[in-house]
Amino acid sequence: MTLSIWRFSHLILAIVSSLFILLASITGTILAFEPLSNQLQSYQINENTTLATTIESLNKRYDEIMTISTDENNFVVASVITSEGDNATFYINPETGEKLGELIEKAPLFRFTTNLHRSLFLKSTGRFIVGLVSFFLILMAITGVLLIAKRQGGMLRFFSKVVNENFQQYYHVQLGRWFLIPVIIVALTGVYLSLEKFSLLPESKITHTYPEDIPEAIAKIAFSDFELFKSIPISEVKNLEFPFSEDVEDYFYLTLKDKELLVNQVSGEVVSEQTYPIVHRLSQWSLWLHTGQGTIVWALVLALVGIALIFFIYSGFAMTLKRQKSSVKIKNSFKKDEAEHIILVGSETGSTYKYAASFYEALLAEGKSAYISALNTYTTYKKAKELTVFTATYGEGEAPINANKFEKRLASTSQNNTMAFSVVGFGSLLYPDYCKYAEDLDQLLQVHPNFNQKMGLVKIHNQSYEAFYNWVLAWNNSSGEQLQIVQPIEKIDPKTTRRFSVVKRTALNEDATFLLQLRPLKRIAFQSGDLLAFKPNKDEAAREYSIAKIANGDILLSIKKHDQGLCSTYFSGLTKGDTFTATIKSNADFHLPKSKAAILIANGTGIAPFLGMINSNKKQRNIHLFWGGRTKSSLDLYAEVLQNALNTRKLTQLFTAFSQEQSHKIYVQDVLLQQSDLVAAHLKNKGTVMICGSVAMQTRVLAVLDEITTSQLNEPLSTFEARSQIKMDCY
Ligand SMILES: Cc1cc2nc3c(=O)[nH]c(=O)nc-3n(C[C@H](O)[C@H](O)[C@H](O)COP(=O)(O)O)c2cc1C
Repeated sequence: MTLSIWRFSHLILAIVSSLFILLASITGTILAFEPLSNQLQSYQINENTTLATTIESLNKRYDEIMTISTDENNFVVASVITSEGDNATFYINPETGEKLGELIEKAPLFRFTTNLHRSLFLKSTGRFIVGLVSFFLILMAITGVLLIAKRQGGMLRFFSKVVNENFQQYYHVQLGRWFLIPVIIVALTGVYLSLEKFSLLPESKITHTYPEDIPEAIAKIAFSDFELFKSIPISEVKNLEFPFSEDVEDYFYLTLKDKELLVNQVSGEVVSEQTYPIVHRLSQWSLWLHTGQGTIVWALVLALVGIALIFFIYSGFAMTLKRQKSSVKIKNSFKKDEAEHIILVGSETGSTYKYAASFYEALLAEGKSAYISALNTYTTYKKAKELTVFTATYGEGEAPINANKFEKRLASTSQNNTMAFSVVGFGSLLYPDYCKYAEDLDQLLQVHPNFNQKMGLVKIHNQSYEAFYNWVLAWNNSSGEQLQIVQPIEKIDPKTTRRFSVVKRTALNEDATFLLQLRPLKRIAFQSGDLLAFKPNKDEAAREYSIAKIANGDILLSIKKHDQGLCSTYFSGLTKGDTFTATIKSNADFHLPKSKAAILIANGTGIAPFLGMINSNKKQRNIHLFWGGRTKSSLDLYAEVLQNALNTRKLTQLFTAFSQEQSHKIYVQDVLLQQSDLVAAHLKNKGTVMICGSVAMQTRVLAVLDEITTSQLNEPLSTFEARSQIKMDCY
């Protein structure tokens, strides 16, 4: 596994602080419900009521007013002496002075959770940890932004579409972008509140200067007639403390959100006015933003932030574990200057190493001297005769992290001997720049005087083992070698592993092909285009079949029996009622899109998933099927299903190509070319093209599609690939 400095920092910060962040997120989510539940109480006020109105109405009801204040929920609280002479504090209606209810006591759950959230019950130490972890959260947000920018191909593409490779990765990035600002706000305010608690902020106290000369006999004005009180809405008031006595030297203390005033109780004049320093305002804002007090919407956002943080922790670690699992450690048996075969790897998350390593092992097994390393370590190789490059593509068609210096090193290094080279690109058709870095590298080596191309560039989608295996066969052919590749054995996922019973198996047709209908003994969700992985025995790698979902949730497979094929031989011997265990693997890239028209192209057994997709076309949208087989009777196996589909309009048109029926061979790509108007109009109207079958057929079909789009739509096929209109599952 290769790690960039940003991913490394992001990961280390997460490891150090994840437990605390988890705790803070859970408690924070709970605490967000405190303002929410408070806001549901009916103590809401009319914000336009003036302070004068409130004083007047309270005066009518009570003997004396001591304070009027608004709490964190913006409810108005009055402290009064009642006509019975009792001290009382309660919520009031500021317009009428009427008592609305007793003060809300903090619920024990919120009291406990607040303590845990603020200090983990560890007093100052806990508060310090919480503050530090908040700071780490800011750093994680920053490194996260850099990682997203890198994967998206630059800051300007920060908000561009995220490719959905898997659930954890997709939502880690999506939620990361949605919650970036709220997370930074929560973390920053958390740090600010901690600094405040540790008195690390500048002093924010204010002091009033009291007037020395107080004018004597001035006419006394009723409090509710003070111009100042008439001009201030009650929602602006934090606290109004009434004068202790009737003495003119006792003042009203009026605290507003941004300032404090001393008001003469006789004349109503402001005798001192002090604005709070910015630190005080920031503290108020921090508290509000961190707790969501007084607003339902922000409190809800804060609750979601807590949930999102919990998800980040889960998905982040799940991704790291996955990467860790796919990383391969290789120990070289030969030094770089001893080996004839040099294998250089470009990989960001490690999966390409798995194939490079199996090629390396196969060379050693054949008695060859081989040396394997990362592309960035490119240097001179004294005895090398052949260079094989396996590289992934990242960002927007860029080099993976361990290959970003290769180009420079290639330019500055000169080899003593000329080497044959081949490049294998690993990428994903979900990205517009499919295997772009492998293409660039192939070009660079082609024009480099030290290298001669041995085999053309081969691109491998989605780490397909079949495609890699075919490349090794081609390599064997061109080298006259017999390398034996061992397929990496994947762990079986018990959640998607079931026993299946055989419902039906047809006899082998003249192409040694048959249909197998299976029923899972326990329910399992899947779609046509998903894969059934079956291990003929424990130590063998699983063989995957593209499946159709047909009536009753049954699975239909189309299988060609190979004489040496362990799985196909096993399946061909099954009869009705037999059972076996296999795993269903989701293949989300190869599902029929929900509502678009589709052109389905297959040869041989590649038709299987399409039979299910056509069967699911209840809404009779346009589906055209192109199928290539050897003879007319090759089609008999599927004829009944296809005829039914045509009759019920689930299938719009069927085009067939039989290679052996006439003197000159006709293949599926030839029929496709004859229908170029249909294909061009379909792609122009945003329709999907799906291809399933052999890689050889795929290559030829793609070439024909490119010819059609270039000549009829003035666009290369890659434009439509970039719009995810082309989906493939070939082997
Ligand atoms: C962020 C990101 C960007 C990618 N960009 C591309 C791309 O531009 N072109 C492409 O063909 N594949 C792209 N891929 C797919 C990877 O190249 C592919 O999954 C590859 O098999 C990963 O190999 P590795 O695990 O060895 O790094 C991208 C994958 C990720 C996660």
